[in-house]
Amino acid sequence: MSTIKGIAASNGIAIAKAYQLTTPDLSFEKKKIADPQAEIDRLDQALQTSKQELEKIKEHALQSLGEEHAEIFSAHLLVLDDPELVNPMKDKIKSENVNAEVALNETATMFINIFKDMDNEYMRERAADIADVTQRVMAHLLGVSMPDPALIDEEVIILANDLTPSDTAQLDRRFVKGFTTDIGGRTSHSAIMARSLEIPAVVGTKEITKQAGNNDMIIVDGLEGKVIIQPTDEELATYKDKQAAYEKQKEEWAKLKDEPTFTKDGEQVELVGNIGTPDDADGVLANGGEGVGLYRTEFLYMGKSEMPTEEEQYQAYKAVLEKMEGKPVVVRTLDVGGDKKISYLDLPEEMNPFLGFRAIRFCLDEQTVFRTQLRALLRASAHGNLKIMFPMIATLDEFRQAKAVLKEEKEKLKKDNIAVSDDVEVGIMVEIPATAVLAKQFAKEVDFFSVGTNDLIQYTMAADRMNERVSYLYQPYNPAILNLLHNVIEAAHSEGKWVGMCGEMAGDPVAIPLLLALGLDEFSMSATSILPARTQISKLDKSKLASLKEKILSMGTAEEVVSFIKEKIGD
Ligand SMILES: C=C(OP(=O)(O)O)C(=O)O
Ligand SMILES: [Mg+2]
Repeated sequence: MSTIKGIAASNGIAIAKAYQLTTPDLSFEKKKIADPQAEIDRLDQALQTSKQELEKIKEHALQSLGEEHAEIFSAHLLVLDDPELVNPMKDKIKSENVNAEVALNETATMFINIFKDMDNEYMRERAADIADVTQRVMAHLLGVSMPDPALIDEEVIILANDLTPSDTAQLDRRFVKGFTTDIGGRTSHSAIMARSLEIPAVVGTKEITKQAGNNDMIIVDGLEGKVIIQPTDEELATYKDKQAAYEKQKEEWAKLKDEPTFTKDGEQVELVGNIGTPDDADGVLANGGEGVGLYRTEFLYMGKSEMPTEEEQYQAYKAVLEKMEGKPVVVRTLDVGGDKKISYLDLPEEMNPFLGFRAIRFCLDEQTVFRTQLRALLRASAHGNLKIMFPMIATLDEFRQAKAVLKEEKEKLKKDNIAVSDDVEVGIMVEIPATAVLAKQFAKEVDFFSVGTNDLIQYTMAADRMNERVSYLYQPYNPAILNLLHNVIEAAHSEGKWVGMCGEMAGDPVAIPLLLALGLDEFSMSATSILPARTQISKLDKSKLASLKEKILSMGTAEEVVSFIKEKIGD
C-alpha cells in the first residue's frame, strides 16, 4: 500500500477498483513481412474485434447516455466499414510487404491530413473519427486494450492524467464512485463537474496513473485530498468508518435543508447552487439550495458534433426554470475558451487560451451563436425567475454591446408575439481585475454582479488555476483579492445592487466568514457545499465579523488573514 497526496476536489470517501482512463502505448516498429496474406488476416481480425467492441459501446451509450452520445459511435462504425479506407491498407501490405501496423498508420494519416485541412466542417469531423478508430484498431494489432469508459458496468475509481469536461460529462455515476488525476486544481473544470455529480475526487496527484494500475484497490479521500493504493485491511476498515461518519454528518446538515439562511445575529444571506446541466438542478434542490447562482451553459454545447439549436436550448433553460419553481436562476451565456473547448466551433489554437478569444469576446464576434442563445433564454424567461449573466466582461463597452443585442432579440420576439418576461435582471461576472477595479462605474449599469473568483484569482495573481506548480500563488485569502471584493461589494451596494459569488471561494469554509465580513449577499456553490455552509453561517455573527473588516483589509499576507480569522471564529 501507498498514499499519494493531491488536492481535495470533491468531498466524500470512495472505495473501489482502479480503472485507468489513459491511452496505452501505441508505438510500433516497421517490419518487412514474408506472408502478406497472414498480415491482411491479422488486420481483418483487428478490424472485426474493433467493430464488435464499438457495437457494444454504442448499445451501451444508447441505453445509459441517450441517442446523442451514441451517434458518434455510429460514425466510427461507418469508418471501419469504408472500403476506401480499408482497401488501400491491404494494398499497401501486399505491394510493400509491410506489417499491418505500418499500413494502418500510413493510410489513416494520409486521409486524416487530407480531411483535416478541408474547409468543410463535416469532413474535418471525419478526420477526427478516423483518428479515433485507428487508435482502437492499432491497440488490437498490438495486443493492448483501449479504455472504454462507456462500457464500465461495475464500481470503479477512474484514474486519469486529466479529465476533460466532456470526459467527465460521460461518466456514469452509478458505477464511477470517484476519480483521481495527475494534474488539475480545485477550480479546474473536471473538479467542478465532480462536485456537481457528487463524486469524491482528488486531483493534481502528479503521479497516480504511474503509481496505480488497473484493478488495484483504491481509496479516494476527497475530504483530505489523499489517495490510498492497495490499502491494508486496517486502512480499509478505518476508511469505511470515515465514510460512515461522513454519511452521518450529512444527515446532520440535512436538518437545515428547508430553512432559509440566517447568521447567528439574524442577518439573511442567499445560498444557491452552481449547475452544469438541467439534471444538476435536482442536486441543488436536494441539498436545500435557494436557487441557481450559476448555470454554466457551455456543457450544452460540449460532447456534441454541432451547435445546440434554439429549441434544444430553450427546452434545457425552461427545464431548469420549471424545476426551480420561481426561485432565482442565473444563467450565464456561453463561456467557451480556456479549458472549455468546443470542437465544432473551430476556434484557433492560441498561445494563451485563458487570455484569448473566448466567452463574451467570441459571442460578440460570432453573433449568430450568441443571438440563438439569447433568444432561447428570452423565450424560457416566461417560465420562471430568470437572470441573465455575461461572462468575462472586461469593459463597459462589452456589457453595453451585449445588452444591446439582448434588447434587439427581445424586441424581435415581442413583435412576433412570443411571451417574454419583462423582469429579467441582467448582470455580469466579475472575474477580470479591470472590472473589479471599475466596479463603481459598472454598478450604475448592471442589475447585479457575480464574482467569479476562479478566474479573478488567477488573473489577479497571474497564476494559472490549472497548474499545480504555481498553486501556492493561487491565494483566495490574499488581501489583494479581498480588497478587490470589498471594492465590488461597496460599489454595488452604493447603487442598490446585489453581489453574489459563483467562484469556488463562495463555498470554502475559511472564506465564508471573510465574505460575510465584506457583506456578500449571495453565495453560489457546488450543491454538496450548501448545507455545510448553511450550518456554518448559522453559527457566525455577521456584525462582529464586519467590525473586523478594516483590519483584515489592511493585512499584508494571506497567512495573516487566515490565522486571524480562524482565531476570531474559534476554529
Ligand atoms: C465561476 C467562474 O467561472 P468558471 O469557473 O466557469 O470559469 C469563475 O471564474 O469563478
Ligand atoms: Mg470564469
